Amino acid sequence: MQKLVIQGGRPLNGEVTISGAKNAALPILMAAILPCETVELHNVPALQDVRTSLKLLGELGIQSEALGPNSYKIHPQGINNHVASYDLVKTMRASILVLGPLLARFGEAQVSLPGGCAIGARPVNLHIEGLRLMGADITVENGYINAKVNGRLRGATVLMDTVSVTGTENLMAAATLADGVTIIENAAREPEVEDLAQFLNDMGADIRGAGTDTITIHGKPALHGGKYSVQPDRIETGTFLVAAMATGGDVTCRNTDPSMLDAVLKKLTEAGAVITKGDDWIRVQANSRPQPVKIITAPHPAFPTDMQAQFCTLNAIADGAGWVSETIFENRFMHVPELRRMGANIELEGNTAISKGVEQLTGAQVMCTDLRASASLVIAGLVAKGETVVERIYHIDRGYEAIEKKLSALGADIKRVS
Ligand SMILES: CC(=O)N[C@H]1[C@@H](OP(=O)(O)OP(=O)(O)OC[C@H]2O[C@@H](n3ccc(=O)[nH]c3=O)[C@H](O)[C@@H]2O)O[C@H](CO)[C@@H](O)[C@@H]1O
Ligand SMILES: C=C(OP(=O)(O)O)C(=O)O
Repeated sequence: MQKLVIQGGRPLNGEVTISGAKNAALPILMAAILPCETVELHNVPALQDVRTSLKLLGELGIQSEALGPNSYKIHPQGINNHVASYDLVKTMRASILVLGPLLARFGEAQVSLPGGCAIGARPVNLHIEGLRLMGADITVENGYINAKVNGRLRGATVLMDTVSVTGTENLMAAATLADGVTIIENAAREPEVEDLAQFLNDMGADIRGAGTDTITIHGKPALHGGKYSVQPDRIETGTFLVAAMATGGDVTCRNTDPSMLDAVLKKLTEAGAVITKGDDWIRVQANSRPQPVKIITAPHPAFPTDMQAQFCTLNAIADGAGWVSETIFENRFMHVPELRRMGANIELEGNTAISKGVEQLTGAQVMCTDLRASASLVIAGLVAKGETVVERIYHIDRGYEAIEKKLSALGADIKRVS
């Protein structure tokens, strides 16, 4: 199994190009089921989750053609199967995003029920309830969601009990081919929902209000093909910015969008970072040891849960006491015991990680448990004294393109070893 070996203590300096967003690319790839013509996608990040998505599309009879490392042609004309098997879904929960598009385009879908994962139970009841309101007949048996619809889905008003990102995306995508108007209330406002809506609108859908908590979709009989470029990854951007601040560095992220990162930039500024930005770049300069910050995760535009682990590492080396409260997932502090093994002084009280900053972390052998926990451990390794070996990096490969190459180019001593 591959590992990352890091010799800590080098500040990150220079420029890094941010990849396309995993959490936008995955729903867009799954929504490429909907059009009846070829779709060309650009700025698709080279990630394990993207390879899994292409494999899943392949199993549905949808061929993809690589035009380069980050560009694909997807040919939805060939769709001939409606089963998303357990083997693929268990490696990528986002596979649930085929449910809405398959039902809308094929009239039938059989999707393995995603289980819980390291960060929480993560049910999909809201996806199922919404599709039922749109006329789908859905049963859950033998670990599979079996969904059927007689003719087309029909427009409905769906009030989501909880803000759900993929729940909103599944219903919004399905509604583009429904008969009539669908209104999603209490919709997720994440930028990735907006990117999916923009993609679908470019393919002929009529979606209004994405990015607000009420999305209205006027269903169309068919969507056409076209070209689309995936938005930059705000979480990858935030991860590099925190890594720069933690190591006392000076890093500019290029090909990104500062407007998606307000809550993260606010906390970095509170931590003492000097932030400058333009339309598609952000520079962070660290002039001092980080100040501790207080964070409460919540749906966009508040502080993203996908950035809290990285800030746990920043707080771990801050000049004083800080805390991070997690309100989205019930078990998203698996990085804390690993950070403690590196000398961090962090206590868990319910859903809050309270840290007293230490002057120096020390290198250790640590284990990734989920994607962003992995990122927090890599950042800890970059600042720690001595060698850190990060194991189970298949988690990090799900969501960070060439992380060791990008960090090496910024001056880190980091190697992937088998
Ligand atoms: C591929 C993707 O985009 N993943 C992101 C997406 O995950 P994902 O879309 O799975 O997360 P949700 O927004 O759905 O989850 C938010 C909360 O709602 C609950 N819930 C959700 C659906 C449902 O049917 N019932 C229910 O109770 C979840 O358990 C969780 O407590 O949003 C999360 C929250 O920003 C991010 O951490 C993930 O990176
Ligand atoms: C939790 C995440 O992803 P997923 O929903 O794909 O597990 C993440 O991107 O941090």
